[in-house]
Amino acid sequence: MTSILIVGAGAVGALFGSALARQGAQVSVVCRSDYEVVSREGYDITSPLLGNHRFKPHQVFREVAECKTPPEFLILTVKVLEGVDRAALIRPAVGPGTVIVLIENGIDIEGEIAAAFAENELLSGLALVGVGRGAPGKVDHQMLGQLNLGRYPEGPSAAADRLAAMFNAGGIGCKVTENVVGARWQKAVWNATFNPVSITGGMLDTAVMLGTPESTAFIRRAMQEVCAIAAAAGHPMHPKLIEQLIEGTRAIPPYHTSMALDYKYRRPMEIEAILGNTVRAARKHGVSAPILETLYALTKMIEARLSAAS
Ligand SMILES: NC(=O)C1=CN([C@@H]2O[C@H](COP(=O)(O)OP(=O)(O)OC[C@H]3O[C@@H](n4cnc5c(N)ncnc54)[C@H](OP(=O)(O)O)[C@@H]3O)[C@@H](O)[C@H]2O)C=CC1
Ligand SMILES: CC(C)(CO)C(=O)C(=O)O
Repeated sequence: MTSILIVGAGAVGALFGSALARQGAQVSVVCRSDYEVVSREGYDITSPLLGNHRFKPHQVFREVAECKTPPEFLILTVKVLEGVDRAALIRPAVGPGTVIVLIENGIDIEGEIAAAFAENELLSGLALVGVGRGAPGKVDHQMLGQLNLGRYPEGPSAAADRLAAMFNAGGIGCKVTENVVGARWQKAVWNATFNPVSITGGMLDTAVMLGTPESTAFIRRAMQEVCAIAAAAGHPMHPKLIEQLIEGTRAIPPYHTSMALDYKYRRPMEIEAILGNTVRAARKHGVSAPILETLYALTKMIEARLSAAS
């Protein structure tokens, strides 16, 4: 039986972990604030894709160091935040044969893990899903539910194929890519645009952000900047990508980005991972990105105001 440890089993970790457990993997979790409830009752998951069900992990740990047997796959699903040393967090459970899997948003978030665990295979994953947490142990999956997975920095991977097969069998559509950095840039075209706009406007959903010709033109121009940065970084985007993303977003019900939800609940936001790293890539490659620079400055102001108020 494949052993899997999910570190930071919040919304994404619990939902995807449950899919892996459904098809027979031995899935354990490290969870912090929800520990008491999850260790007693497991997760209560409502999901249009996997059905409403209870997920009881094989073992529930309060800390990574409590996991004494290194897993075959260690899946990291914490938010990528300043001041969180993700390599130090997972180190106690990483063995020589452990495949490390990141399912997290952001650009260039793999480097520190790759450097810290040079001997381990690293898979990078991109979740296309809308899922949140309610009361402790309660996971509310609203829509979508797919994953893109690939070896970092590139190339084929038998481990990625194996994990993807498990996800697919468990009900989460998972595609393997040999260019996961390009796939990450593709996702950033959406996230580096919609996520910051959703909070600079207060708490805007996707329908509002695409609600007028002016706002759609603004989103489009911001996306063009991300595409230009991606191209300069060696990952040109498909010419139709922006229109596909805009149309695809119009097709789903009005949606609050993960950053908007963090803003609403006064939780730390992934501004640096999603937007700061994109802006820094623009500066590095000499690409002009005035809209993204402006959004970055505005989101940092919002973040500073929230932290001063807390
Ligand atoms: N939710 C979504 O729909 C989507 C999310 N993503 C990305 O997936 C990633 C995970 O997001 P999501 O699941 O929503 O986030 P959540 O906040 O729901 O889950 C993160 C979990 O990590 C735990 N955690 C954080 N730091 C530590 C630590 N030092 N030690 C132990 N546990 C820790 C948190 O514990 P605690 O509760 O104690 O804080 C929480 O359980 C993010 O990068 C996000 O951008 C991508 C696409 C969609
Ligand atoms: C694209 C989306 C909405 C879901 O994967 C997301 O990544 C987010 O809300 O941050």
